[in-house]
Amino acid sequence: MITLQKIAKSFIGEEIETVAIDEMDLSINKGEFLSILGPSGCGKSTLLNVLGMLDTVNSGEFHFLGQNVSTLAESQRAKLRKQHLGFIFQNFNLIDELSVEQNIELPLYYQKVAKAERKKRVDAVLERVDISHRRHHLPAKLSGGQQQRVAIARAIITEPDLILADEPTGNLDSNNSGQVMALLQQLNREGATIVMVTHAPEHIGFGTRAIELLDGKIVSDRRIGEALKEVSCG
Ligand SMILES: Nc1ncnc2c1ncn2[C@@H]1O[C@H](COP(=O)(O)OP(=O)(O)OP(=O)(O)O)[C@@H](O)[C@H]1O
Repeated sequence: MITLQKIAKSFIGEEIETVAIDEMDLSINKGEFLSILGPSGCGKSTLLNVLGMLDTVNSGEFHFLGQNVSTLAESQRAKLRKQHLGFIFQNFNLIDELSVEQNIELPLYYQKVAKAERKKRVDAVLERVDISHRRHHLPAKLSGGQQQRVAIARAIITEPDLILADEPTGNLDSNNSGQVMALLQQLNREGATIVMVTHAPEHIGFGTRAIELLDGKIVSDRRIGEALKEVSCG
């Protein structure tokens, strides 16, 4: 589904250049649930932003579903993003003034899906994340775990090919974290491809593969259940 070839991304400040991703190679297959770990500043968010087509690279190639994203204009990337990607954020990013069901329905509005179809899909996805009983509430009336389940419903309602999650449990207590991780694992078992940045090593067991970054490079890559495989950084 995704191939990164010698991807490099740096940020130029007033005096110094910070290398956030250093000539990285990475392939992600359909059906994987990949966790990205590593210390603060190692490039996790930058990598997720590149995969989410929110940021461009300085060099290297990025292929997504057979298309060379590196050569696309912003408008073409936005179209791919809207059609194929779902995003889940640490702070949920729900719209405070909209109810649970209106938040979830929003991406379908943007895709100009007809009203009856929107209702059908919202009903199904509310059921799926077990939040139907809160459908008319505003986000502020929900617990953090419930808000993240709404955000997951919003991410999956367009049936994206890839779900990108940036520390989805970062603002949750351990009980709510467990519920959110179990939901992501279930979605993956039903076929969703997920890439998740996490600071919680205990959560990689919900996924199928984990990579660890250091200074913009992949230093380990393992299938979950397999022994740790160190990657030579040459
Ligand atoms: N917009 C930016 N301008 C300048 N430097 C940046 C920018 N974004 C990231 N960086 C730098 O790039 C490097 C990688 O940052 P990134 O946010 O990807 O790390 P991270 O692993 O996600 O960190 P954290 O776990 O703290 O969120 C860091 O040194 C960071 O300071």
